[in-house]
Parts: sequence; C-alpha cells; structure tokens
Amino acid sequence: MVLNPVISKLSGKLVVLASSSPRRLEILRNTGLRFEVVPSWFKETLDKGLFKAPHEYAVETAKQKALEVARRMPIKHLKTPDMVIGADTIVTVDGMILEKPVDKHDAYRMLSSLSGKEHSVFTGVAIVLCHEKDNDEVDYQLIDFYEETKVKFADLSENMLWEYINSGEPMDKAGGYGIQSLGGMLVEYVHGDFLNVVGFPLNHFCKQLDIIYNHCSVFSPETTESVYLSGNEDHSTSILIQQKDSSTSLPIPNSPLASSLHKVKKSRESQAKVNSVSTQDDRETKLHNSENTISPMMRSRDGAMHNDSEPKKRDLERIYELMDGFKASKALFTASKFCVFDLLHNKPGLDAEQIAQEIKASVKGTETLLEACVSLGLLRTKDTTGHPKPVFENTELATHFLRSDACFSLHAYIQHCNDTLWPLFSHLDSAVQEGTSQREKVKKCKEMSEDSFCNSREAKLRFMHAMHSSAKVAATDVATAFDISSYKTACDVGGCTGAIAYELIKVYPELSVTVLDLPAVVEISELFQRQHADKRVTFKAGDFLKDELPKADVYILVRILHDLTDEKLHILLRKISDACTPGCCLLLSEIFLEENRSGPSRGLLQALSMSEGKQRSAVEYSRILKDHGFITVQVKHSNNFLDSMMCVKA
Ligand SMILES: C[S@@+](CC[C@H](N)C(=O)[O-])C[C@H]1O[C@@H](n2cnc3c(N)ncnc32)[C@H](O)[C@@H]1O
Repeated sequence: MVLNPVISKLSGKLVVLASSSPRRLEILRNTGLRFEVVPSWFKETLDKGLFKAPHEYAVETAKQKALEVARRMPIKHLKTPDMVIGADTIVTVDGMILEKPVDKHDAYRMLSSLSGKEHSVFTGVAIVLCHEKDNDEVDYQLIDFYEETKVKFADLSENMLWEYINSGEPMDKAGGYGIQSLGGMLVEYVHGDFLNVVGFPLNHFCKQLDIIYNHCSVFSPETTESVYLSGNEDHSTSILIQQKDSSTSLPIPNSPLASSLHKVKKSRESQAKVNSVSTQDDRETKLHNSENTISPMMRSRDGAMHNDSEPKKRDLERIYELMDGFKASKALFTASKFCVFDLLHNKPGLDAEQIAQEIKASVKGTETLLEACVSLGLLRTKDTTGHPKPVFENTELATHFLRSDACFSLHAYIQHCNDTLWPLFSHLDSAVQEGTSQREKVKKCKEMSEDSFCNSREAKLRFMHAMHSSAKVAATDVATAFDISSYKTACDVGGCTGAIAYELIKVYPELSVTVLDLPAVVEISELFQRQHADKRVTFKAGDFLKDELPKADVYILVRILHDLTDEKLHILLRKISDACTPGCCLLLSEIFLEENRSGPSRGLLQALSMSEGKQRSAVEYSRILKDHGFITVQVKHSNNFLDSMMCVKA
C-alpha cells in the first residue's frame, strides 16, 4: 500500500494546496492528509500557442500556481511550507483546450463541442518541496507530472444541454461539466483515472510521493544542492540533480526516474551544464527561461535569485512587510467586522457601491478596503463581461475561514483580535516600559467609552465565541496528535465551550469527556452545545485551582498553562498529578517555543499581550511535568495553531 506510509511521512510537515478547487480539497482531505489551502494568485494567462501539447500547458500552469504560493508564503504568511501542491485541469477536444466557461454561451460552446465525442481530460500537477536554509534562504525542488483520462459524452440534445447549463454547475469547471455530480449523466464512458476528471489524479500523486519519500534519497537538502524534475511524454518524471558532495548519480531502481538518468549525468557536472541541457530541449528551454522557473540555484525568501552583493533589497522588503503587518491585520479585522465576507458569500458579485450600501459605509472607504482585501488574497474581482465596475467575490480562504457561519470560521476569533488584542498592542510601549499587562488600563478606557463592553456576561460570551472558533480549527490536530483510544474517560481542564471535547468523542467513540470550567462559563456554554448535544460530553462547574478535579484517565490542558503564573501552574499540575493513578495520561496543547526561544513568532508575539503567564518550549514543559511525576512520551509540532505533548503518570 503506497498511501499510508507516504501520508505518515508528511505528518508534522506543512503541506499546502495551492488551489481553491473544493473538489481537489475534498479528494486530498479524504486521504487523511493534513494540509492548508492557500489559493494561488497566479493568473491562468499562459499563451497556449507556446506549448507543443495540451498537457504541457496544464503542467506549466500547475507549476506556476505552486511556485507562486511557495514563494509568497515565507513573506506574506511568515512561514515556509514543506510542500506546495499545484494542479490544473483542462479538457481537450479536436485540438482545442477548454478551461472554465466564462458565461452560459461559453458553456454551451464547450458542451456542444463535447457532445457525442471522446475527449481527453488532463490534469497537470506540480509538487514544490521547500527547504529552509539556516541563512533564511529557501531552496526549492520541483516535481511535476500529468495524467490523462479519456471521457466519452453521449449525444446531447439542445434541451438537455440548456437544462444542464441552467443548473449552474458548468460555470467553475474545466470543460464546463462536473463528472462527480449532474454532469455524470452526460458521460457514456471513462477510460482512466476518474478522480483525474474530477480534478486531481490521486493515484499518480501518491505514487509520486512514494518515489520522493520512500525510494528517492536525493530529495533531501542534506544530500543535494538542488533537484529539478519535470514531466515526460509517458506521464513519467524526468530529473535534473545537482548534488552537493558526490559526483555519482543516485539511480532509482524500477522507477520512471531511471529512464531519464542521462539528464541527471549531464546536469550533475555543473550548474552551467544544467542550462546547456535545457537548451537542448525546447520545453525545458521554455521552463528555464521563464521568470518563474526554478533552476538549480538558490533563491531567497522573496523568490529572487540569491546574490550576496545585493542583500539590501531583500532586507528592505522584509522590513516593509513587517511595517505593513498591522495594516493588513486591521484591514482583515475591519472587513470581518462589517461582515463583508458574509455579504459576498450570500451575494457574490456586488460592486463597491452596492457593498458600501449594504454595510452602511462610504463608497470611497469601502472601495479602498475591498481593494486592500483583494491584494491580501481575501477577495478577488470577478470577471463579468458587460459590468462597468469591478465586482467582488470571496476567495476560498474567505469562504472557508472568514464567513461567520463557516464550519471553520475564525470570524469570532478575528473580532477578539480586533476588540481585545488590538487595544493591548496599542499600549505595547507602556507594557514594555512597565513590564505589566495593560489589560486594566484598556478595560478602563473601554468602560468609559462603551458602557456595555465590559458587561461581564457579554464580554465572556464574546471571549467564548473567540475560543470556540479557534479551538474548532485546531481541534482535529489536537484530538489526533496521539492515539489515546485505550483511555475511556477524560477531563478537559478549562475546556470552555467543549469544542475540543466534542472533537475527541468524534475521534474516540468509546471516550467520555468532562469539561471543567468556571461556573460563569459553564452556564453560558449551553449556547454552544445545541449543535452537538451528546451524552458523552458533560460539563462541570468548578475552579481548577481550588476544587476537586473530576476523576479521569486522561487530563487535557489546551491553552491553559501559558496563561498561569508559576505558582498557579504548580497548583494545577499538583492537583492533576494527585488525581492521576500510574498510567494516566496528560495531553498538553500549547504553542511550543523553539528551545533557543527564537520562534515561532506566533508564540512570541502572543507573549507580548499575555498578563501573567509565559511561553515555554516543549523541553521546558516536559521538565515541569517531570517534577509532577509525568514522563513525556511524545511531542508533536503541528505547524498549525497548536502543538501537543503526551505525558504519562509514572
Ligand atoms: C484560553 S481559554 C482555553 C479554552 C480551551 N481550553 C481552548 O483551548 O479552547 C482558558 C479557559 O480556562 C478557563 N479557566 C481559567 N481559569 C480557570 C479556573 N481557575 N478554573 C476553571 N477554569 C478556568 C477559562 O474560563 C477559559 O475557558
């Protein structure tokens, strides 16, 4: 079985899907692969005439999409992914490439050209592996391939064609149909990988991962200077390698890579030779000449070729990024506060004036905000022929995380950032001077300006919404970080709305969880339970520093310890330790700092607004827990919202 060993190799790595297609997302999610979705900003405007074969166009587009995200993330998201996956699906018939229809007439043109005929569906896939070097440079390695599936359509009557077009399904799909839904009715047969027609050749992708992680030792920054791979006519992969120390190539037995070893030998000799190899092959010439192509050279974080004599541009850009960080945050907060993402979800394709009217704001201000959101990848302008002004719609990012009713909505947490953290950060200079939290100062200002703001029930509810939304996003990672299936009872200490508890019982059906929190929180938590209502989760009101803890086999502490003073932390751990019998488990989730406290900045920036506690590394937590009789069994860095540690009572 190829899949599982490969998927487990990717656990703990930051895998990014550079595609906004919900179908690709679902195909990959079904494999159990954990990944982030960062839609590419690459505009699909390559000149199709430049490509000898249609699949080359799909592969090149996939490559550009993946590279754009791989380069953008270290700068815009301040994190370097381990792997970026790009894909592009096209349909070809009678020598024509069909992408997504722009309107109903375009859909009609496409679908009638497919009627009664066999056509090919090509998906080009690019996998970019990113290796962060000590000196902040990022080294990229690229693998690409494509898959072809033949599909035959039945003869389609005009009636049927228009009925299908009017269903709206064709509009965001290559070739104007979706085989997995209504469009399946148009299809007589499929020869080849069905998922390839849906949008992602999963089987080929897994085989490629298997080659990378299980058979190909060249994919390691330690052994290679750089690897360059590209698709061959036979859907296989060709490889150009620059090795660091060795002059011998690495044959990969029984793999399609072996077929192109001559290229390895040519390219191994020197970087200059790599370029000369590329000039011997039209397609590779195109790739190497392309501005966006990765050649076996070092690129810096901004994607520019590294040149030691030019450090200033790179440094300046980084400084500008940092200076603009707060502007980007505030643009997100404001758009979120005005519910722009909800509005555009319900009414996609409004122009700035219409949006301004809906959110009751000025046209000028709204327009400026919308444009800023487009530049940040939160919104995009929609291509509408005939509309005099640009119209806006949500990107996938906004659809998945910014709508207030999305399953993984961060809307409430973003409001918490705006209403609670932002004012604290505006007092950061005093906080640094005085070495104390500015919470009381901020509270007083708010009390004076907004009577209701500090109304305790309202404020608590807002805080709980914020915790709930961010916990839901992290819950799967926390619940699946380790296998705790052998335990039957758990206590989520400071478990707030029960978001983690409900995820735990989903993953471990035999488990029952008691959520312990302060009485005021438990009282309100009912509001959050309606959607779940499961007897396996119960709530208990109490103070974890004073009251007896509920008996359990597993104690869970998610985002609790970092907020406590040393004294309170030891009181709580002592109570948990006393409640535990040998073999009981403690599951701790926090942002773990690196041991030298140089990152991650998410943890260190959070510390700037913390009142009593402190951020720690996994080793520090491990030492503290050891003093309370717990042995650390495993630590998992999730690259996500929270890291986790599993300890067992000795
Ligand atoms: C930062 S929130 C974390 C909530 C939840 N664990 C999560 O990650 O979503 C801290 C939680 O601990 C609860 N808490 C704080 N002090 C407490 C105490 N002394 N006894 C019980 N719960 C407490 C708060 O009410 C809040 O729900």
